[in-house]
Amino acid sequence: TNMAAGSRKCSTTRLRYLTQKEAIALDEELFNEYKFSVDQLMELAGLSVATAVSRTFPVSTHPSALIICGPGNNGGDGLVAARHMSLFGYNVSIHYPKRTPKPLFENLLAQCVAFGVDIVENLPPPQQLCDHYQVLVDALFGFSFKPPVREELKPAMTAMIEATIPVCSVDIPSGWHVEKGPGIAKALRPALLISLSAPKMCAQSEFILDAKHYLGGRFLPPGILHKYFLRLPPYPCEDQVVLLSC
Ligand SMILES: NC(=O)C1=CN([C@@H]2O[C@H](COP(=O)(O)OP(=O)(O)OC[C@H]3O[C@@H](n4cnc5c(N)ncnc54)[C@H](O)[C@@H]3O)[C@@H](O)[C@H]2O)[C@@H](O)CC1
Ligand SMILES: [K+]
Repeated sequence: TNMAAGSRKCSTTRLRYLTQKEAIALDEELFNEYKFSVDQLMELAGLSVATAVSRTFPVSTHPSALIICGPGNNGGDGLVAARHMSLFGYNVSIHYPKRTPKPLFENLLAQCVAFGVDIVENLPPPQQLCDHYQVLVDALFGFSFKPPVREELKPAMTAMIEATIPVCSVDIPSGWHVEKGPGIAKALRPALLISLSAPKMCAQSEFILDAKHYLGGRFLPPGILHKYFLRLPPYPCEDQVVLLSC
């Protein structure tokens, strides 16, 4: 599978893929050693997501987007992306079934509302999502997820798996094992993956061989690139994303 994954890369850079433990350690270092705040990184991560989605599924052909947000920072990236996508001209809705009672998340949600983002409490049946939206953004789980999906978030997970419109996954395709990938046959199959800061091992899966794969979250200091032996392709000019595969 490594060969297959390697051969589909547009870029000639040989990527290194992070384990779950490395992704968590790298994240903690950004906060503890490099003194970033969560808000700072989440803003850049969410902007990258909105940028990659609009490059792949432009507002002209995909005017209405639904963003499914989970309880952790992956969901926070989704809330930030929702605001930027509304600035890009999309009609944005979010489904946020399990909210985190922390000021950061409450503020991001309040900003979404102020920007005209619609909050959807009850999802339509998966097959009817295409009547309302042209693109879905999966911000349910990121690199801290441990399968299997707990009961309370299964409806949101099922909606994305069964949807007939393209799904754009933030950092990790939700429900996947961060290292082993999809695991089950009926797993989420995103059309677009936006790896944040550096790709995780699951991004090598053959399940997303046909997907677009962007790298975003342009905030890693040189010390982190060096410490984790990351050979990331250069971001073009001032871009927030770089295409890894097509
Ligand atoms: N270092 C980076 O690159 C950055 C990462 N960020 C984002 O942060 C994400 C990681 O965020 P977190 O560590 O908060 O965690 P996640 O957002 O991955 O998810 C953790 C949440 O999901 C729940 N959960 C875990 N397993 C579950 C299961 N089996 N069933 C139901 N619920 C489950 C947990 O209780 C917790 O509330 C990344 O994937 C990325 O999207 C960005 O916000 C900023 C910087
Ligand atoms: K996700």
